[in-house]
Amino acid sequence: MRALVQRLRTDFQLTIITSFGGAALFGILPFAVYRFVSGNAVAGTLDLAIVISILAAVAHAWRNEDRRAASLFVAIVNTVGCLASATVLGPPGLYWMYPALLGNFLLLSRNVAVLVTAIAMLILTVQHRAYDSNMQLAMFLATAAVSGMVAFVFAYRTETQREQLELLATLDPLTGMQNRRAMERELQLAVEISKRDGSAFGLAMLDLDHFKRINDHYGHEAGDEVLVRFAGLIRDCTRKADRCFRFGGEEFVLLMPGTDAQALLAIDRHVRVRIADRLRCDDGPVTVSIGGAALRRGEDWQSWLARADAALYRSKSEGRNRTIVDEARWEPTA
Ligand SMILES: Nc1nc2c(ncn2[C@@H]2O[C@H](COP(=O)(O)OP(=O)(O)OP(=O)(O)O)[C@@H](O)[C@H]2O)c(=O)[nH]1
Repeated sequence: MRALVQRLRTDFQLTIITSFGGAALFGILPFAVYRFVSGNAVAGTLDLAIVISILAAVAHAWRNEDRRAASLFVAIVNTVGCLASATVLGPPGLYWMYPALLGNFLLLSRNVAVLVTAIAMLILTVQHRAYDSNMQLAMFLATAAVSGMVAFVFAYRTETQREQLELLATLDPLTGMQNRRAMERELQLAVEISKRDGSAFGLAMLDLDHFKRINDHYGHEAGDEVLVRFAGLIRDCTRKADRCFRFGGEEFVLLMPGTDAQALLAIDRHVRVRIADRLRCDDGPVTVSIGGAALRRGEDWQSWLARADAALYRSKSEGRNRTIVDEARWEPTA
């Protein structure tokens, strides 16, 4: 039960889909029962079909984590259900259009929601059975348009705020690099790509040497400044396709597409040597130790990262300011 509540807390789209399940159970099912009891089997069957369809979509979203398809399905059921109830019940059926309209903007992307809503409104406009008079049609169109506009603005703001939050949640505030959370997602993606088409991926862990001394001698702020410059140098020394992350503390990770174990050794020249040349504090050069590993076939990202970490540990224990790549041979360069 706790896990379910936690999933609802962290998964916005799943919460919306589930709340439509609740609305179907407690808002539509009683009407279905009432219609059957009062002898209106057509309206009762329609309501029941809507409830069952929405609950099936909720179950699909929970079981298969497929929120996209479930959202689209619920929005279509809501909209088609409204059109059908306006046809079967006449004007009282129109009231369902307001929650359906709001639902479209919560469940679909803004443009798709506008399109679906516009089509539904058009159908309702030409559908004479839904109104008693032209005045009623005009009032319905005006109130639905105002509700639609409010829902649009709400959906727009929610979407942009969610995008900003997602961006902030994956960035390290000090260096502006992506953080460990983003790194895990990217490593997972690399593993999936490699499984699919056999692409090579290299991974390197970079750790500043004796960084604690810098903090101790010059203070935490000076340490922060070294970290910011270090992050800038890593960006400068790497290719556009390479992805850089701050793993934590003074440890950074580089994900390099199209790089096998042997090619990974090049970062010794491209990154480690250049950093030793250019990164300085008052005491002299600041150096970095690097551990690398190329993704093996069928390996998961955790064990890939663990191999890079083990190589980094060896770099540190063998004297620091060096690069060790798991399973790579040093070859003399011309
Ligand atoms: N200024 C600053 N220091 C940090 C930050 N995050 C971690 N540290 C410091 O980084 C230091 C890491 O120390 P250690 O793990 O002993 O590593 P080290 O001194 O670099 O030694 P080796 O890695 O063995 O070469 C600690 O003093 C942490 O307080 C940060 O964001 N800013």
